[in-house]
Amino acid sequence: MPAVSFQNVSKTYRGGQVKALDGVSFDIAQGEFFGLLGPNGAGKTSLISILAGLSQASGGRVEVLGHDVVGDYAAARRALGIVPQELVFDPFFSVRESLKIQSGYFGVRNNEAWIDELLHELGLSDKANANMRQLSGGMKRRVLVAQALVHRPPVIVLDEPTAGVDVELRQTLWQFIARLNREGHTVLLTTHYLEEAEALCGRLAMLKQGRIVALDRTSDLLRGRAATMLRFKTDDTLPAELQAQARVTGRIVQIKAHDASDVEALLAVLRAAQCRVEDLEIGRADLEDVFLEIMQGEPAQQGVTA
Ligand SMILES: Nc1ncnc2c1ncn2[C@@H]1O[C@H](COP(=O)(O)OP(=O)(O)OP(=O)(O)O)[C@@H](O)[C@H]1O
Repeated sequence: MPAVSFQNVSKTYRGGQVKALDGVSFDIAQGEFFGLLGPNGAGKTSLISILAGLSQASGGRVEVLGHDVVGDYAAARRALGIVPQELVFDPFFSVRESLKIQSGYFGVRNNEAWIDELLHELGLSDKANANMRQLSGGMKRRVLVAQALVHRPPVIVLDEPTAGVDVELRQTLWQFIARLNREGHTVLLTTHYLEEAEALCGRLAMLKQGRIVALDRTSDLLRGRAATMLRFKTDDTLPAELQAQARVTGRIVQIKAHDASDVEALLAVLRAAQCRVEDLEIGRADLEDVFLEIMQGEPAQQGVTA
C-alpha cells in the first residue's frame, strides 16, 4: 500500500476558469523521501491542501495509507504530519502547552518524553516555557515542525519549510527529518531550494501548470536530462547564437554542452566573437539545470550548432 496516492486529481477555481491541477496521478511509497517541485503557480499548494483535507479536489481521489482524505478524513489526517508554509500559531500559549494541546487534538496522551525529544532535536529546549508571542520567526517555524510531529505521524509533509530560514535551522531540521526518514517515516517535501531537493529526495515529481511533467528518481533525472555545463564569467555581450541557449545570472554564464567537442565548439564561437572569458569551468549539470530545461520545455538533446 502506498503512503500517499494521488489518482487523477484535478482542481479548478472560480467556477472552472482557473485549472490549478489537471489530472495529477502518482504514488509515494512508504519510506520514500519524495520531492514535489514546480514554479510559482504550478499547483503544489493546491495539491498539498487537498492531501491535508483543507480543500476538496474537483475530481479524482487522494489516499493516505489507504485512507481516503475525504471519506476517511480523520484516519487520513492522523497519518499525516503537516508543516504548513505560513506561520500560524496561537499566541496565548507557551511552546510546551501548544504541543500538549496539539497532542490532545490527535487524542495522544502521556507523550511528554517525545515532546522533550522534539524540543531537544529542534533546538527549542530553552524556549519550552516561552510564550509563542515572544519567539522569533525562525523559532516559531521550529514549533510548527514540532507540532506537526507530536503524534508521530507515519507521513510527514513539509510545504516549503525552509523559506526564509537561516542556515542553522535548515541543518537542524534536515538532520532530524533525515533521521525520521531512516526510521521509516515517509517524507513529502515541496521546496524552491533545488539544492535541498537534490541532496535529500530519492524521487522527484515536477509540476507545471497543474500537470506532472517529470517523475523519476533524482539520480536518473540528473543523468538522463541535462549533461555537462560550461560555466564562465564575462563582461562582454554573448554572441547571438549562444544567447538563446545560455543561462545568464549577472556576469555568470552557463551553457549546456554534451561532450568535449561541444565544449570546443562553444569556445570557438566565443573566441571568434572576441568574448573574453574568466573563471572557466566545466561541471556536471545540477538539478537547477534539469529543472529549467524541463520547465522551459526544451528538447532533451540539443547541441551547439556552430
Ligand atoms: N483560492 C484560489 N482562487 C483562485 N485561484 C487560485 C486559488 N488558489 C490558487 N489559485 C490558482 O491556482 C494555481 C495554482 O496555485 P498554487 O498556489 O497551487 O501553486 P503553487 O505551485 O503552490 O505556487 P507557489 O510556488 O507560488 O506557492 C495558480 O494559477 C493560482 O493563481
